[in-house]
Amino acid sequence: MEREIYLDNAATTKALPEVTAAVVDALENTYANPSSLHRFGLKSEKILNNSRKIITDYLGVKTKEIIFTSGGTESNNLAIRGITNSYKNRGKHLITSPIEHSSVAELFNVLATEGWQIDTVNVDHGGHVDLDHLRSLITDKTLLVSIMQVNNELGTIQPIKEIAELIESINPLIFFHVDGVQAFGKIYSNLSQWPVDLYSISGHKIHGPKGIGALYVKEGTNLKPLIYGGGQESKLRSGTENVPGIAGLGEAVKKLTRFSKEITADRYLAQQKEYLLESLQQIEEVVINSPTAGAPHIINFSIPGIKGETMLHALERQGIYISTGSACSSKKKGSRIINACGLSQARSESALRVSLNKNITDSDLDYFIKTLKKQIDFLKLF
Ligand SMILES: Cc1ncc(COP(=O)(O)O)c(C=O)c1O
Repeated sequence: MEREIYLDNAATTKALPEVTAAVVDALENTYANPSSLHRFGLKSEKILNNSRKIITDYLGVKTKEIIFTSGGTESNNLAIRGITNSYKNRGKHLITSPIEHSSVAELFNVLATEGWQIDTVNVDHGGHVDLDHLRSLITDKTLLVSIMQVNNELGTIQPIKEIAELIESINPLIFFHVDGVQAFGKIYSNLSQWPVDLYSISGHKIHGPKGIGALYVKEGTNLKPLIYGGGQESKLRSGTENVPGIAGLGEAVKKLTRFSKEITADRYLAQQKEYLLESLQQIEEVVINSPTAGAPHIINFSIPGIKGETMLHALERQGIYISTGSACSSKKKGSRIINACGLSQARSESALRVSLNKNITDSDLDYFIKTLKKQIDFLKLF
């Protein structure tokens, strides 16, 4: 194989060497239970405290507001179930978007069967939520709104600050959960200034370990846990903490770019994306699905007439790894997300997602484009 290029970083990323070193070090040297009262246990506890501090500094929140979980899926479940279990007497109405990750969408499907009334806010062709529609959906029975910050298939960025302020202006008692898994470390977020109550992150999307994540729970929010036991993580997530994972997560967060209002997205990724987009737009058969001002690491496009999966495997044979959509839904027909945005079935079935990381060079992208063109010409013949 001429070369191998991994362009599936929204599915998962390779751990940084510093992350691997931190994980191995914790496994080998800091293996005591962080709840143990001896000196060795305290050393493990220190790892938890350090990583928690790194994350809270990055997000601008308090240390007690970060709960370690097994990843984005658990964080989303803990946030939504935690609120619905705890506050069900306040009202049984929930609002979400039709393009949420399956860890949110499937949970809402279950909640619907349990008697919760669920409304879905309209989105445009690029997946942006309609704020007027959202306003019209909120009632005095609304308990929680859950909307992701960056969509994992299209890269659509939702205006989280505006949404949070809109919800707060109507009823400050409504909880607002944000799945920040694809946004964290890629675009500007300010949890200390935005009225967001719950925010999910995941380690393996930011060159950290798999199976580790966190949930920001704003002080005063009374969640019911999903898991009962030893009462770790402020009684919200029982079970001996994943110390190596937490060490690695802290290391990964340390390496993230810091954003200010002026720097709204990772500049290197944004440049690479721009370069890729310009090249893709020169291929006649390609239709871009991602909205113009999307996240800097995700580009979604279609080649109507060529099934996404067919192209994925054709590229794979040339050493290029991309995705047809989200890794979790890649076995299903077409893309649920692209369908929800009202794009055609032909576009949905041929959708491909390229997702970048900071090691990808112009030369990698040139190779990708050259190979893609060749495969289009070849597959068009069938
Ligand atoms: C937007 C979004 N939310 C949640 C998740 C789930 O995260 P994890 O794989 O850590 O459970 C993912 C991962 O694909 C994601 O992209």
